[in-house]
Amino acid sequence: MIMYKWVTLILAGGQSRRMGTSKTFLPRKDQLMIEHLVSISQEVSGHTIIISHENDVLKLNKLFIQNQNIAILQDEQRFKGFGPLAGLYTGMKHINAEWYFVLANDMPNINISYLKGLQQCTLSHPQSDIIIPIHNGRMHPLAGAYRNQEKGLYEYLNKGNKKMTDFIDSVSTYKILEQEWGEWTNQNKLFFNMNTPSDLSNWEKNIDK
Ligand SMILES: Nc1nc2c(ncn2[C@@H]2O[C@H](COP(=O)(O)OP(=O)(O)OP(=O)(O)O)[C@@H](O)[C@H]2O)c(=O)[nH]1
Repeated sequence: MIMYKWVTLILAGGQSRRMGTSKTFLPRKDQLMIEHLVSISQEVSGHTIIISHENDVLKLNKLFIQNQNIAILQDEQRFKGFGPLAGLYTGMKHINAEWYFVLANDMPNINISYLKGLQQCTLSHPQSDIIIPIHNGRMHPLAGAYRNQEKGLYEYLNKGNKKMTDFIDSVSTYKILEQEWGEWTNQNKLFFNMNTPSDLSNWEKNIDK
């Protein structure tokens, strides 16, 4: 089995209830959100896995048909409805890697400078299981790096647990403070995420096109 050093898991398996339309295909400058995330992920990782929703699989397959380094999956049946951790588990089960960058499909400001910084962090913190950023005192677990922990995640989910924060608290987590990630990128709204149509239009009004 190929063992990658880094793989990216793009979480796109949510219901997008508040947005009312799939966040995966929202416009982002001259691309779609998913195209942006895939293109930055491919600069730091050997493979990208999109953990998608059943309604989007066909469209994603068409969009990335030419790209051998992308897999499009759905959450493992057993853990459907378990939220983001089900996506992590599915990706870890599918491809063996040392580290997984995890990206939500609704953070339009995540950029390559940030991902490169996160990648360096995996090299400088080899003893950590999870590396996640903090902004204004809040953790952003869907913009972090996770060491392969397929077995631990299986056990956690199989007991009926779904909560991401409890899982994070149960392992060795390195928190990247603002001073640190602020040196990698000057994007201060890095972890902004779009949940509603008004988030999208506010973001579009404020981006530097
Ligand atoms: N693979 C997978 N990803 C999920 C799941 N639930 C949420 N996500 C992803 O986690 C991120 C944050 O999701 P939320 O904004 O909390 O939820 P959402 O389902 O996208 O949107 P709402 O239905 O409005 O809550 C997004 O990237 C989602 O696609 C899930 O069950 N499986």
